[in-house]
Amino acid sequence: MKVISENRCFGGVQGVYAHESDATACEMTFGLFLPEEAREGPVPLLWYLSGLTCTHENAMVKAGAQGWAAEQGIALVFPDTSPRGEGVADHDDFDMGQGAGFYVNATEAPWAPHFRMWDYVAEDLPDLLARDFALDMERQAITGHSMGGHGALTLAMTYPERYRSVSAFAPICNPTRGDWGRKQLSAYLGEDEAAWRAHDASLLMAEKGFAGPVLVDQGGDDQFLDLLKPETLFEAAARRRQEGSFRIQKGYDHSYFFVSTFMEEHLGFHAEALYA
Ligand SMILES: N[C@@H](CCC(=O)N[C@@H](CS)C(=O)NCC(=O)O)C(=O)O
Repeated sequence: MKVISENRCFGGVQGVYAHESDATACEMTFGLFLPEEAREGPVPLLWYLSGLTCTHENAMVKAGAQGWAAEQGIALVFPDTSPRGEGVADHDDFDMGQGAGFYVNATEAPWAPHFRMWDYVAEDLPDLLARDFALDMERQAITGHSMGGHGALTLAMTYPERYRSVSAFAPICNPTRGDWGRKQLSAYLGEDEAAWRAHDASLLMAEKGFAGPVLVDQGGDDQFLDLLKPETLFEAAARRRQEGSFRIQKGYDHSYFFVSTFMEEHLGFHAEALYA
């Protein structure tokens, strides 16, 4: 693992690190905020999965999460959103290829060799974090924005024993039925739609829900509302009486101004579950 940078931040350290990933077969970069409590021993960990076009950096510099995480004594990890590099497949569209991994393991050419972001977030990066940092991997929670909200919700419902709580900002809720989803799932996973189901938060919510609390915030003036389809997730959650809060925030758009506005509440929500 390479240290790219380490900066003191709210009494802790905001680091950026790079490592060779077995899952994606290329070098991956991630951000990790460690609160000052991590100097004394392992601290709980909140994953933040980012959206389309993002690297590890967008949320790290724009979400305003570190101050609230420091207050709660919680670490934050900001993974990249796809494999990258010259030997890695890409696409001209901003919502395909590099910067748009969709948190799946691609099975189709030309994506299959590197686009394994599900394994990267579920296996590879957790192994490295547990080995090299003072993190209590028995106390993890997960959140994300847009494509990252989709990743957070699908990972949490697949591994309910791992994550104590899940939240999302403007998640892609029903990718098997929307243009942010069908395009990418068919390219990465192929035309057999049965393979897509494990990556649809609304279908997973209807089938199994989540064992812990869920918090979802969605901007009412989000320019991508028709692609995100929050109503599908909210309906599925209501139907199964899922524990949680599913909120439309009037006037907010899709940007990090929206994400940063509600970050304090999301950190407080996760802290409650992580310290229960
Ligand atoms: N570039 C796209 C939008 C992509 C976009 O809004 N990405 C969101 C996540 S889906 C994001 O976080 N962008 C990076 C940022 O705001 O820093 C467009 O203009 O239509």
